[in-house]
Amino acid sequence: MALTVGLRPLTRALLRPWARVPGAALGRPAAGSGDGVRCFGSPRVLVEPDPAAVGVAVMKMRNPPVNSLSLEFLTELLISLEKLENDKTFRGIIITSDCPGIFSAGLDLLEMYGRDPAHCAEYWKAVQELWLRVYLSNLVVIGAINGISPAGGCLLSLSCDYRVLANNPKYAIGLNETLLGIIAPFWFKDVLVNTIGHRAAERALQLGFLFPPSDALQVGIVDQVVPEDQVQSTARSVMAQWLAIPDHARQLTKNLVRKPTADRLLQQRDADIQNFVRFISRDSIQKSLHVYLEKLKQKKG
Ligand SMILES: CCCCCCC/C=C/C(=O)SCCNC(=O)CCNC(=O)[C@H](O)C(C)(C)COP(=O)(O)OP(=O)(O)OC[C@H]1O[C@@H](n2cnc3c(N)ncnc32)[C@H](O)[C@@H]1OP(=O)(O)O
Repeated sequence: MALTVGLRPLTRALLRPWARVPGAALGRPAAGSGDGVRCFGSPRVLVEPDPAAVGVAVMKMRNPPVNSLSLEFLTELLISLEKLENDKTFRGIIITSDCPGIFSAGLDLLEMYGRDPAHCAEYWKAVQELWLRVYLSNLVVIGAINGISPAGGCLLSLSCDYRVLANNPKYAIGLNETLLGIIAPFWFKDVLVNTIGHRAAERALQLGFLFPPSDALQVGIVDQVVPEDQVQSTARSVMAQWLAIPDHARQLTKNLVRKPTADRLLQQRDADIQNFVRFISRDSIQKSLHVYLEKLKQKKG
């Protein structure tokens, strides 16, 4: 599904610097990607065809230290997703992390703290776009969740068709925004309700639950919990099961199920952006973000 992406100028501007990175240009083997393995991506996103599964790409998030969803990272993810959607040799994507112990720390707090309204609007448009592109993708998208996955990281996971989580008690997953003194927007809430049901979502959202793997499985926020060294192989075998379904029938069904939720945002994207800018710009919210960022720093001792 072609989505209006108002990032063209930004994309060009952001891509220009790394286009000079040897081998990192889209379509050529990236430096260090191994001989002959045709992969593409960018400094923060490596996309490799799965050598063991025809038509499957593995998209590795590598924005150290915590795969926080910065504007640049979002843009690179969007470009890689668009390229995969347009490359008819691919039918499925496994999204995983190259940052040890972390799937994604969620939205980059520094994109929302101390920023002017114009930047916040541009950032939020990119957040919307990433969700829409993953949630409505014609490809089979499987989350191989090999690390902690709070807030925006949880949203990315929930937007996949299927979620495999490593059985490590540190790898909690959930929409924990209230713990930061902020809230999840309605479309984050909608996806959680669709996944775990209204009452469980209501409780989890209000309390900012981060579910450890056993609880995540029980509540249904993930579909499978496996030993850490089996996450990728499990994602691959689930992918094979999903790709056994004729693409057109599966894509129409996915759209039938998901479009009403996506339409709620699509019909009010600008209003949602303005609402975000107003909310995040409040002194009280900026103070909450400041306190939370300080806590993260103090945690390091
Ligand atoms: C109408 C609605 C309006 C509002 C909508 C807002 C929706 C928001 C969605 C979000 O996603 S908000 C972000 C939520 N994320 C979190 O709560 C996770 C915060 N991070 C952590 O808990 C930990 O960092 C970690 C992920 C568990 C990893 O811990 P670890 O000990 O391995 O690393 P740290 O030393 O904590 O972090 C390293 C480094 O990274 C910085 N950092 C961590 N998370 C973020 C982040 N989300 N954004 C920006 N930066 C982050 C952290 O401060 C450290 O920085 P340095 O001190 O090294 O500079």
